[in-house]
Amino acid sequence: MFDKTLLANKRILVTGGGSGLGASMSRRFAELGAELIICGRRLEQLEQTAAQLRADFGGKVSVARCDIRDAAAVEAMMETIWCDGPLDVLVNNAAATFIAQSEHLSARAADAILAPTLHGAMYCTLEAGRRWIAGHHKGVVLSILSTSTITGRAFTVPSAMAKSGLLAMTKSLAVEWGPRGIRTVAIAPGPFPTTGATGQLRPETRDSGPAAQNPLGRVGKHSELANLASFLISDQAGYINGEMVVQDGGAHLRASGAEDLLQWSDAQWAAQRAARTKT
Ligand SMILES: CCCCC/C=C/C(=O)SCCNC(=O)CCNC(=O)[C@H](O)C(C)(C)COP(=O)(O)OP(=O)(O)OC[C@H]1O[C@@H](n2cnc3c(N)ncnc32)[C@H](O)[C@@H]1OP(=O)(O)O
Ligand SMILES: NC(=O)C1=CN([C@@H]2O[C@H](COP(=O)(O)OP(=O)(O)OC[C@H]3O[C@@H](n4cnc5c(N)ncnc54)[C@H](OP(=O)(O)O)[C@@H]3O)[C@@H](O)[C@H]2O)C=CC1
Repeated sequence: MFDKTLLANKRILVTGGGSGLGASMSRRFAELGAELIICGRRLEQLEQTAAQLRADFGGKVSVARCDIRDAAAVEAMMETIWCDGPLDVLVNNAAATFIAQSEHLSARAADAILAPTLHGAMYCTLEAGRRWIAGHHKGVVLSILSTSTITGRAFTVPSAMAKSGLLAMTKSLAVEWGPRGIRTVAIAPGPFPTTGATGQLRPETRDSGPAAQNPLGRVGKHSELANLASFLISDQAGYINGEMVVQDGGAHLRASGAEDLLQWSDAQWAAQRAARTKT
């Protein structure tokens, strides 16, 4: 689909690159010639993904253990990265969510989602952006958002708020940082099966699954998202700035995808609270 050198000479940080969609994007970027840094909290998971990428594609892949909720840790990670040269691309992919009735959310529960999803992505963007501007270096920020930025989404309100905040960041910085040579773009994925998303959003007691509700009758393929991401961060997309591309098979045009939860009984929600998944 692409020239195999599409991302040659690009140095890319993927947050949450050790698993899920972050790992799938990293894989495609490596295949297209990029140098990668993947970050997350689980060092073993990162090392495993990096080793596989090196074995398969032979390029340079580094890992950074970093909890992006911690602004000082993000600054330290960026300092370390910049010691070897500037990044060219930041992919804000790391995030967290879970389903819950909003009236049951404590402040700590809301912060557990907002801290990595909104604040963490903002810390990464600010740390990369200020270095690009100081060094007169061009850059691209790709943020992985959600169609909840368009529809809102019942029962995952902090996630919908965080993603909408990042969409505002994407649009705002397109204007503020565009003149400095920095593009900001986003993808709003529909359902793409990953251990993280399935574990947090689709407990076994829920419906037959998102594929049944999708106009195309299926969920997304990781390769589809990875290809779109590769294009958006490449020089081929050099005139796309401040845009969010929806990749959901048209699902958000029917509904936000959470309405089945309105039918849940108090007993089902109590069981969900009791059985919550933790990473
Ligand atoms: C079409 C589909 C669109 C989907 C759009 C978005 C999708 C995604 O984002 S998919 C990514 C999903 N992946 C993950 O969430 C992985 C990362 N997850 C985590 O890091 C954690 O599981 C966590 C952040 C979700 C929670 O972990 P942690 O911060 O360690 O939480 P604590 O145990 O310290 O609890 C803090 C606070 O939050 C309450 N809480 C935690 N989980 C739940 C839950 N499932 N339901 C309700 N409440 C929960 C917990 O009770 C604590 O509050 P207090 O009890 O008041 O102290
Ligand atoms: N899968 C889907 O259907 C959809 C996904 N999305 C978005 O796509 C992106 C990827 O989701 P997906 O792959 O499914 O989710 P996963 O749960 O599989 O991956 C989340 C990644 O984020 C990392 N992460 C979480 N918290 C932190 C933190 N505090 N600091 C650093 N890294 C962190 C995790 O690594 P670790 O645990 O090691 O820290 C993990 O690698 C997210 O932004 C999500 O909102 C949007 C719509 C739909």
